[in-house]
Amino acid sequence: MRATSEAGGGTMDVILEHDGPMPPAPKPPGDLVRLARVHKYYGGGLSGVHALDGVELQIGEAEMVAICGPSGSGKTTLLNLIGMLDHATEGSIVIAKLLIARLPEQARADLRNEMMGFVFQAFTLIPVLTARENVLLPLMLRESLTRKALRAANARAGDLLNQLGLASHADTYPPRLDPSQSQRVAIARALMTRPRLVLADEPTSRLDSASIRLVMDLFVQQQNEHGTTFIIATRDQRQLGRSTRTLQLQEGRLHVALGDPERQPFRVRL
Ligand SMILES: Nc1ncnc2c1ncn2[C@@H]1O[C@H](COP(=O)(O)OP(=O)(O)OP(=O)(O)O)[C@@H](O)[C@H]1O
Repeated sequence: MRATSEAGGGTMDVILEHDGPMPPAPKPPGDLVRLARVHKYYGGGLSGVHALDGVELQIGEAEMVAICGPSGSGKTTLLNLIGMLDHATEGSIVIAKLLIARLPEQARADLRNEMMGFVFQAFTLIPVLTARENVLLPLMLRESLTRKALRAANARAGDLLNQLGLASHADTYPPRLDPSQSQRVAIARALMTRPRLVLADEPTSRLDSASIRLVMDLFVQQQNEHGTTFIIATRDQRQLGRSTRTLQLQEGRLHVALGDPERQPFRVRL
């Protein structure tokens, strides 16, 4: 292949090494979520906690990223910052090309409602609503539904509950659900609006292996069918096989995990 260079003022031909078809262009780095030099301190002075220490992270559409790390390593803090539930002390966070520190509170809330689904460690189900009503809630809060849309939403809520093995609990109130059932309702609720980004904090902590498989099958299905991006904080090895990337947090520092995280993998600082 011949190319022309104008370096040094003159023009010269440069022979490039590859004469055949060009290799595919490298994929652009993911840009749904970008964190640059993010620090989070809680409290101040000598007793303050440095919960995140210079985190650099880029995540694209339809990725499933597992964030592993021991208790206290900063996983929840990281999810809270990406979910705009808390502010970084230093550094920049860009979500869907928007620098979130510059957004007014209402715009942050709108962005959160429009594009994010959350699975919190405490399931935060509303006790006076049935399982199905809890699942429907994010959609009902977002928009007023026509009768036809409500029927479709009801059907989707039912499908999600079915897929998570909860068909017979759709009309059960949360106080009568066990922790595994409650956690699965919280997962169905997070997926109800088909969010672009799901932030899941220990989403399978109360599940047995069979239920974990149902949850991960559903996550992968949403990823494939709707391009959903998942960021999952977990200490559970059984989820890692399905993730497209596994990152390790240790004392607030994020690393690429290149092996079994439980056995202290060889790590590369991002
Ligand atoms: N609101 C807060 N005020 C003060 N310190 C906090 C606060 N939230 C978290 N921390 C501290 O920040 C550090 C990171 O906590 P974080 O909850 O993000 O870790 P984690 O990896 O999610 O832990 P776990 O797996 O136990 O949930 C810990 O030292 C924790 O005690």
